[in-house]
Amino acid sequence: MKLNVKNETSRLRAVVLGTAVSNGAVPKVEEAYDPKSIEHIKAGTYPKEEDMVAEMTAVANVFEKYDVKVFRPQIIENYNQIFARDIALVIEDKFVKSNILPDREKEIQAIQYVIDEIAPDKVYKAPSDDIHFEGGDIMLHNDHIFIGTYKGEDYSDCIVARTNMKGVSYIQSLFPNKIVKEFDLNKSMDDPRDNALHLDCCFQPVGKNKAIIHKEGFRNLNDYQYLVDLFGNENLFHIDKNEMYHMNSNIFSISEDVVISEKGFTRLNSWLRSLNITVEEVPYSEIAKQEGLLRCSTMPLIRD
Ligand SMILES: NC(=[NH2+])NCCC[C@H](N)C(=O)O
Repeated sequence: MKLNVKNETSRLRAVVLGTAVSNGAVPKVEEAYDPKSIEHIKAGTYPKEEDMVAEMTAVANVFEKYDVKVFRPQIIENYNQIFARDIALVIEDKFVKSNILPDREKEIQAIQYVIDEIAPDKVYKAPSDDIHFEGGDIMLHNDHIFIGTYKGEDYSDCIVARTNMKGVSYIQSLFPNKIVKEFDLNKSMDDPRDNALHLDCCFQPVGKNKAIIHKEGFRNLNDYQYLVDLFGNENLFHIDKNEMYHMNSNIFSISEDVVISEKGFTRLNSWLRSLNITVEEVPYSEIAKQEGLLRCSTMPLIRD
């Protein structure tokens, strides 16, 4: 298989879509690794496997409609394998395995059968354990690579900070010709409305030259300003705390003019339609309870 991904929006041909099958029992609070899951564990509203499986099937059906080749992870019993985005990423023709949160380390084994189809000299893994990065923090924008990170001194105690500056440097070392721009993100283990878990939870390019953004997701206003200057303010769709909480920036593009989005994202979906983008609506509010949405559960392998 010849990989090719250079941005978030070119026509999709092949993708890994996570799975909610055998997701395991409702975790204990101390087993969860994001504040939104914790909120739902405490409230007794943690999502049921059958509901999440149905939501992911709706996404698979959209891919089928657009003739996209879909790979699903093999099932690891009682293990969360929904968020395929984070376990590895494709940049151009390279497949880079993430150095992910230890709780999620086993997920990659389930797509070994996909990795086996890639030329071994195109598969990369960071040389040391203190280099951290997850796919949700890394976004491609042609000559740019955008990377979400956290520069706070409490990084090592913060399980919602998944990409460090060593991770940023590692990605730059693999792609010396790209402009790598890092973004310091706001993190909160207590309140999901203040937690930009990954870059794709507060920002994502869409369409030809547009992007969705949550200003308060950025710790450093210069980082936010960088995106305003690059895209132009008139091309940005600003979402508020609540919309971030519901994960409006985490839709997924099949092409510049076709997007998969959550059916409840009324304001966002009408903006997309006003740009002549076809919006394929799916129900995804159960998956969203685990602080991830459509971009988080997909890992593109081939785009045009
Ligand atoms: N790319 C993403 N934003 N992924 C979301 C992953 C959510 C998952 N609960 C975690 O904490 O790891």
